[in-house]
Amino acid sequence: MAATTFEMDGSVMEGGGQILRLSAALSCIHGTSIKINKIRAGRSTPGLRPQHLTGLELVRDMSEGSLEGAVISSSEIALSPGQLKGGSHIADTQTAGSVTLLMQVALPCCLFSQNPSQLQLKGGTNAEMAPQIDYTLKVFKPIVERFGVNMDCDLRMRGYYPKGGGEVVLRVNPIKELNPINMTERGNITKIYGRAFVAGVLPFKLAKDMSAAAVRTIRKEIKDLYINIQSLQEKDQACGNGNGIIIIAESSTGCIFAGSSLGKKGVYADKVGIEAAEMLLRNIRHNGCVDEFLQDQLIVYMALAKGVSRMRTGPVTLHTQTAIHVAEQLTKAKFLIRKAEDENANNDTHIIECQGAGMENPSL
Ligand SMILES: Nc1ncnc2c1ncn2[C@@H]1O[C@H](COP(=O)(O)OP(=O)(O)OP(=O)(O)O)[C@@H](O)[C@H]1O
Repeated sequence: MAATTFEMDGSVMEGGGQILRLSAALSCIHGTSIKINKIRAGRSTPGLRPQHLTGLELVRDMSEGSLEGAVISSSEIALSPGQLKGGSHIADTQTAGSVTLLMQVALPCCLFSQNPSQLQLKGGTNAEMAPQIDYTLKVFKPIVERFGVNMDCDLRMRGYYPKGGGEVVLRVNPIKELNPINMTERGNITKIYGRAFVAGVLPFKLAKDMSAAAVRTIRKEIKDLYINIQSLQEKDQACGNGNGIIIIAESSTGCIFAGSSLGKKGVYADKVGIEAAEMLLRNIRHNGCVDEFLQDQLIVYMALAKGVSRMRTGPVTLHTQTAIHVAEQLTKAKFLIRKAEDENANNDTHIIECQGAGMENPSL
């Protein structure tokens, strides 16, 4: 058992589930006990929701640790991790709680485990306010692999709100240390593609309408690229009913951005498509190398890497500032945010630089 217990205020800054995931992961990696209080204090349903609880239980099991206060709605937990050994684990939110957010807490732990990990994660694969699984596979994965991460993610079943029922199997090899990354050259947008989907009883027309509206919206600003958004009817690969869209853009220098949206009752399919397209355009306009979501998702890897990482971004989000706040408290990483001042920068372009803590896997 570690000698000191770190206390983390879960209500600061963004004040959401991210503080919990990041603090728990870093606590397991360092083998340091942590107490997190005022969990999600500012949210309309404060305390632990199924996704947060399942994520905490997963890393407790992965680290052979102990966990107190971990029940639904709890606003205070204490985690005392043991050793991260790797191996097979199952985590099931039993709801549409996002499997990609389970990955957010678990992946850093897998990297600093003794052995390879295999995680069977069940819940929602395309949930609101979380990366769609397609985002994790097509945007997050290729970029996080630049840190040296070796992961494989097998999407076995898609699951939607409210039932969930989705399943992914994540396999990760441990790593001695993470390389720093340098993503500062945006280049030109060379490719735009995506998927517009319906599942369950929803009519295929919704997929076509989302796709057509998204293409129309992007065309107003980007005229010289073929935009390939496939319309798809998911049959036996999906549990429950759902519709949504994700559009991905790639640049000549290997940057990847996305805009996405999910259908909701009473919202026209066109509107869903337009929302995703506008999100993508907004994330292309700022001339950064990552979109507004990848920004915060990369912070923990920058913090743990050995050496200086640099990431060119648009406006720095509150999620990113919060991730930096947590990472600086729980690691020796130091971040610096400055405005980009080169000829391609605009008022929104920033550079986030990090002197990483150089975490080493003690088992390798
Ligand atoms: N459309 C999206 N595409 C990709 N990633 C997303 C998208 N929307 C949200 N995310 C990511 O999902 C995470 C959400 O974190 P957040 O703390 O808000 O979630 P949470 O656990 O649901 O907590 P809370 O309900 O308290 O907000 C962030 O990493 C964010 O970047």
